[in-house]
Amino acid sequence: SYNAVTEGTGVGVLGDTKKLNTYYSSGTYYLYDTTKAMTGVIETRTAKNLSSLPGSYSVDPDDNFNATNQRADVDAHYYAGVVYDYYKNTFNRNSFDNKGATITSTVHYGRNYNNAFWNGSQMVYGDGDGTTFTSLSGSLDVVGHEITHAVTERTAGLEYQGQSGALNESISDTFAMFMDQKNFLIGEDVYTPKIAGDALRSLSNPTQYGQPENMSGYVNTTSDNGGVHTNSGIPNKAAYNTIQSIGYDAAQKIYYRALTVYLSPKSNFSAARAAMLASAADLYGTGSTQYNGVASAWTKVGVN
Ligand SMILES: CCC(=O)Oc1c(C)cccc1C(=O)O
Ligand SMILES: [Ca+2]
Ligand SMILES: [Zn+2]
Repeated sequence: SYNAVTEGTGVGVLGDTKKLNTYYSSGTYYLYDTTKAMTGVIETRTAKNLSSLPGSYSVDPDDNFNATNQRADVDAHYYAGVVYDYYKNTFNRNSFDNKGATITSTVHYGRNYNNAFWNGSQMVYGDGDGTTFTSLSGSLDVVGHEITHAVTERTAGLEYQGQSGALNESISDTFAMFMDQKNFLIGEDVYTPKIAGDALRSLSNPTQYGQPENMSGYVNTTSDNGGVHTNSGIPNKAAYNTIQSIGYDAAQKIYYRALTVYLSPKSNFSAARAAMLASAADLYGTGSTQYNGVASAWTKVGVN
């Protein structure tokens, strides 16, 4: 037996076929990608519907991962590679820690689990219950959202409660938009598989899914760490306004610089506006079109 870097194929959650970076060892193919410029790898595992992590490697005998119960594994692996490439190609960031850390994803976590999360060390995806969600790794914006939680943790470290927590959530939604520029919706590919056209959240119209889109609508609550998935609508709308006024490329450069240079664990929405303006000034100059676009984007959501 020998080891080899191989290229397999797989069928994703939505039934789409895609190429996979796999690895052959002793008669078995693994969802184990050694092709990136990392010190680590991108590896995908399964919890087999139990809840012990990281679970066992996702494997296949012929490098064609086309079984129904492999679809979540296929997309977690494929989209993790897409997200790695986005951060490396756009900002020259080498994985979430910028030191080439291994990206581990575990799918089939729990039973009918309508959730996805970064647990501080790896990504974890439920299969959904088939009504609220289908397998949550089935959409790039979910995978991009989760890996961005890891990037935020290693950079600004925004505390996951109150305004800094809502900002943490918004950074993940916003970078998901930068990666997946087809619309301003989050989770639409995996949310309510029996209902077309809906989404978990909307950055263009947060109120459509029960989120405020202005500081006047900030929700003071103790649930959900102070409403982090509700109040994220306000910075999400500011991000949408920013992209609409200055375009995706300038916006993503400003957001990345804010995240890595200016934001800190207790930054609130007002500090976020200041961080974005400082970044725009650094990159394009105060009074530039980009600077003015950022200023109005945040003023419109009532954050000054
Ligand atoms: C877009 C991905 C997302 O929001 O995942 C979560 C879900 C589905 C439930 C609870 C928390 C999260 C999260 O990652 O914040
Ligand atoms: Ca749906
Ligand atoms: Zn999140």
